[in-house]
Amino acid sequence: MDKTHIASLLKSCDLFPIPQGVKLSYGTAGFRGDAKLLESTVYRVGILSALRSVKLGSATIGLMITASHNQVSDNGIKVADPSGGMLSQEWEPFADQIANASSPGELVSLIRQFMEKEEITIGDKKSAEVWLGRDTRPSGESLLRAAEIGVSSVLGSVAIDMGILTTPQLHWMVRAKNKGLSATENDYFENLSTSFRCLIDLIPVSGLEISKLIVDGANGVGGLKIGELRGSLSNLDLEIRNTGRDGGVLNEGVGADFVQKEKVVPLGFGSNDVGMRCASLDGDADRLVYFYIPSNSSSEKVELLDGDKILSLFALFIKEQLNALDDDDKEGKHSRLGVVQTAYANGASTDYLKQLGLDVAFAKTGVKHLHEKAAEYDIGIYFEANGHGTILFSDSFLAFLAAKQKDLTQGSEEHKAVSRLVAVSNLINQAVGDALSGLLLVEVILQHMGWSVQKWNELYKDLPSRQIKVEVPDRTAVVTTSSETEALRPLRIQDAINAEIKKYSRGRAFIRPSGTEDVVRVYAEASTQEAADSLAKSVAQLVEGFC
Ligand SMILES: CC(=O)N[C@H]1[C@@H](OP(=O)(O)O)O[C@H](CO)[C@@H](O)[C@@H]1O
Ligand SMILES: [Mg+2]
Repeated sequence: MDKTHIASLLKSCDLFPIPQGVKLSYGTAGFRGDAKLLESTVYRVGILSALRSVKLGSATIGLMITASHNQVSDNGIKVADPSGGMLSQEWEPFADQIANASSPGELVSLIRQFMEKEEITIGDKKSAEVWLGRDTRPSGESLLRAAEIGVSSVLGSVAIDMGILTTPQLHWMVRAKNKGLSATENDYFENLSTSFRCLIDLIPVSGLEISKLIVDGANGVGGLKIGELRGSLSNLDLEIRNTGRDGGVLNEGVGADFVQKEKVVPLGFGSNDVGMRCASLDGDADRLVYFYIPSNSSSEKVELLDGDKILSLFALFIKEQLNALDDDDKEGKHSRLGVVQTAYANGASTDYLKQLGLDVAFAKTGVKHLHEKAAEYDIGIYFEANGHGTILFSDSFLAFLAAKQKDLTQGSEEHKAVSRLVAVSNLINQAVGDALSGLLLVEVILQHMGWSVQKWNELYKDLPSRQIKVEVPDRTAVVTTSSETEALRPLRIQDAINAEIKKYSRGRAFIRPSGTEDVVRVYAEASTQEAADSLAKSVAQLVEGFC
């Protein structure tokens, strides 16, 4: 960096003083916090994303301004790499360092050191491009301006404002752009509606009556976008509630996180909806859960179909198509199918998937870990219990399918199965979990199977479970094994947890420090709800005692 460049960087940095006494960390899903405290962070991540683009030969990088399911006064920022996936974990420490640099001088010196280490050189010509998106939060617009200034303060870097988007839309667009494809929001919608139509046309029985789906848009961007998409979809009867236009507050008593955690009816839904198929999106529309209000319920409780159940439905459908391939291909030479869950997956779902004969792998919490693991298969399906997930197809498997589609006789069962797999690979977001594409795939599979939401729910019965958050003086005191299911520290706490688990039939419990909140999370499962609650409570007491 020459002197003029350093001077201009110092000047723009002065516009965004760092708040005092706040320690920021890139965490499980980028920086998050009170929107009022985030301008300097967002500005600095703007710089980082421009440097990332230069480093990767001017590839387009994405910057998404969102705090997902957090309260409306929060905001956050995540970086999308050229593949459309999350920022490479190798760059996270640099993100932490610059976000916390206490003065402009320290910031410039950290940037210089990092550029030297990474051999990044910047010149006059255009060398970086960053696409910026934001959700519907009121703080989004001014934070986006801060990010733009950050990007533009790196010589030769261009920031492009893509407007209000869902997180998965931006990831999809970044991926498409770097693959040299047309990458507008319209292309995204067209891709969804075309592949959805293709799957509808391949449904074995025609003339099915389509029942209505009611979508809870969390008063966020998801409801807005699904509204825009609706016009181009046929065979789908959609009603959208909690669009944010009727005075409702983002994520307040609504949305996927609320429904999954509380297992109660979201605002805007009630006794008139008993038995109806309902779906909830989260604040940036990268999570999806389904639910229905049971007819015998006198309380607010819903029957929840979470990420595990969506994963099971997807796995069943994909397996059915693979079984229709000829014997050589079925054996898995070209089609290694695997599913990836985390320790939070309900034990009953894991048992069910194993009974289907599937290879079930486990990854650490956070989609960046699940995505990496799923990419090891030809078809890798991953889901967190909270509803974030997708299906990844390897390039070699897609090439194999394309060749098959050409060779096989049109209209044969095998040709149809291959065409369904190709359509799924186009429909389901290959960059990141996407509530919109996930919802369309769930809907078409239910129509394909001829199933109601109740029938789908019967695939297996969830084991009763309970999650508790425990506030402790220092959550880093809890260290777990890489699978996150055993605590290595505090010493001897795992023996005490094991002794508790032994007291319960089908008992399972683990603790881990949260990567997004200042708490230790406790998860417990057992054969009855009372037992799961009691096991979670005793483990939480152990955490309090040991920490
Ligand atoms: C138990 C749980 O749901 N944890 C969530 C939560 O992470 P924690 O590290 O547990 O705070 O937020 C992550 C980002 O949204 C999400 O990926 C993850 O699944
Ligand atoms: Mg989200």
